[in-house]
Amino acid sequence: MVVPYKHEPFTDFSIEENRNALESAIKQVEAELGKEYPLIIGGERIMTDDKIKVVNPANKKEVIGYVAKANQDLAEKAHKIADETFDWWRKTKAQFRADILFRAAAIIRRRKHEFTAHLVKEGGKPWKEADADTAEAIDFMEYYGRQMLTIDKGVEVNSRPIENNRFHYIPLGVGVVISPWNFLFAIMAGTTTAAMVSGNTVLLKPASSTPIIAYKMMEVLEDAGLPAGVINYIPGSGKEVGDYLVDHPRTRFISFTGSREVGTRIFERAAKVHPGQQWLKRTIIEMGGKDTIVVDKDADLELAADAITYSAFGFSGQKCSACSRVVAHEAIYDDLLNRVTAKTKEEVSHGDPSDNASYMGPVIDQGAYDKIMSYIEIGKQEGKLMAGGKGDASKGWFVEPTVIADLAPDARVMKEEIFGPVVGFTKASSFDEAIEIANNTEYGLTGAVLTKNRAHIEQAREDFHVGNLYFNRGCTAAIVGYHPFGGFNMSGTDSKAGGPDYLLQHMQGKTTSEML
Ligand SMILES: NC(=O)c1ccc[n+]([C@@H]2O[C@H](COP(=O)([O-])OP(=O)(O)OC[C@H]3O[C@@H](n4cnc5c(N)ncnc54)[C@H](O)[C@@H]3O)[C@@H](O)[C@H]2O)c1
Ligand SMILES: N[C@@H](CCC=O)C(=O)O
Repeated sequence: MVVPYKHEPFTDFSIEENRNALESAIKQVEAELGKEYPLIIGGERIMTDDKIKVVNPANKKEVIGYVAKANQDLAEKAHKIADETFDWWRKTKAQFRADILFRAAAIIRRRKHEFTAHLVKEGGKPWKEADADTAEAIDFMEYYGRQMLTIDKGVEVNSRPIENNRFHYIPLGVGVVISPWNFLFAIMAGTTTAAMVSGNTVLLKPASSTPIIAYKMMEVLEDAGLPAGVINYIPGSGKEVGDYLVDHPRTRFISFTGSREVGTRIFERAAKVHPGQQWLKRTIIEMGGKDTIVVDKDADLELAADAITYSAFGFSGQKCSACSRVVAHEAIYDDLLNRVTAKTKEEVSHGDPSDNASYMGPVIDQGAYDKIMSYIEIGKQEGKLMAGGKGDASKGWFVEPTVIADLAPDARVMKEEIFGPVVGFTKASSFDEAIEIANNTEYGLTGAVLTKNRAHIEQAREDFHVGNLYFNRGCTAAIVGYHPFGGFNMSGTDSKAGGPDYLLQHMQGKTTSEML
């Protein structure tokens, strides 16, 4: 029997002992920088000449490590091994697979600060954000392990007196898991272990800017008893290896988290049936967001300003859930804007995240920096710059927390995903209009409404069309098992990571009926 699921508590860094523990873990990580990491295919470590250079986004000169890079031949080798392994892995007991996750979660929990310190360096995450990323990785393992044990019991169906009917779920086959860099541990671990615990074998292609944490997870899973060949670690170019694996006729499903551009490309390619392919590929695709906080005229404005500031600038706005637009009732617009602007200037410091004093760290790379800075220029034309607006890419990729006011609801910075520390403000003359504006993008991931009006809460519950809607709080920080996470429209397939149905998307239902 396992104890009931409870989410992993966050570390309180106001306690000196915890601060000291993370500081020494960061020093430990610094002492081990620059190592080389091989691919893992069928348990075999394979080093390639061509390597991915992984740098600290807060300090480009600091090389976190060099990671072997898979090409199509190695991807094919990994695919073959995953396919062969599936033959016997699919028949393993759910308890055996879940126990691997429970042991892995326990290992990570014991070495929590070591992983968090690594995320500070590889992902440029401030302490609080890195700690939450580690906690969420643990949560996914604990939650999906338990969920698999429940699914394994099967579902009751009716039988007539002359028959014995059963209905249960079986795994799909070889899955390609493609993960993003922003929740470099949690999303990578959650998507990979969900596929594995439900009885599939996996080809894991992590994001090229953050592949090392995935190697570290592989080591943990091996220590926890994961047999060779079940998960194969094959970082590589998205276009070269990604396309090859997506197109492969023996790929049974693809679990992707990332941008709308790549997600829709995968969706299209996966739909094509290739010679020799025996099934229609399943896709689990979670993409971007343009997430709105609506502030009503009677809202608690201090609460709203806090919610907006953290949702917009936590991890430099690099969350698919980040608040990148505020729709405020005209009666409180100026007051709210002034409060958010003041908080941004006074409270949102930015600097090297190795220092716990930094509220915000860098953005991930030069491409992200250039994109965000170009949107800030567009925003300056479209609205009024209230805070921030500058960047500095001399040492790491740093962008100031930026507030842009008086934007039209259809301004580009109000409709396109920027994925950086930029929040735009627009005014609505009524709550109806505010909800209409909130729904005016092609996305539908998260949103929040701050109001004391019960009727408006119920109206938003029905009409604000997002997968994760929050009331009187910010729009980020979903917790596994408490806030199943996934979006509508161009935010994805609404797979609801960390929710009760998530694993079923990696499985297929089988009915057996025996005549008596
Ligand atoms: N909805 C969610 O749950 C969620 C969570 C995190 C991030 N995101 C979104 O992810 C984006 C940021 O992440 P990103 O920059 O890593 O996204 P990205 O789409 O650039 O990359 C995601 C992954 O896809 C790979 N890839 C690139 N080209 C590919 C191809 N042709 N075939 C297969 N794989 C390919 C990349 O190497 C990476 O591993 C944002 O849009 C953000 O909103 C969404
Ligand atoms: N699940 C995270 C967002 C994941 C995407 O980046 C949140 O709820 O903030």
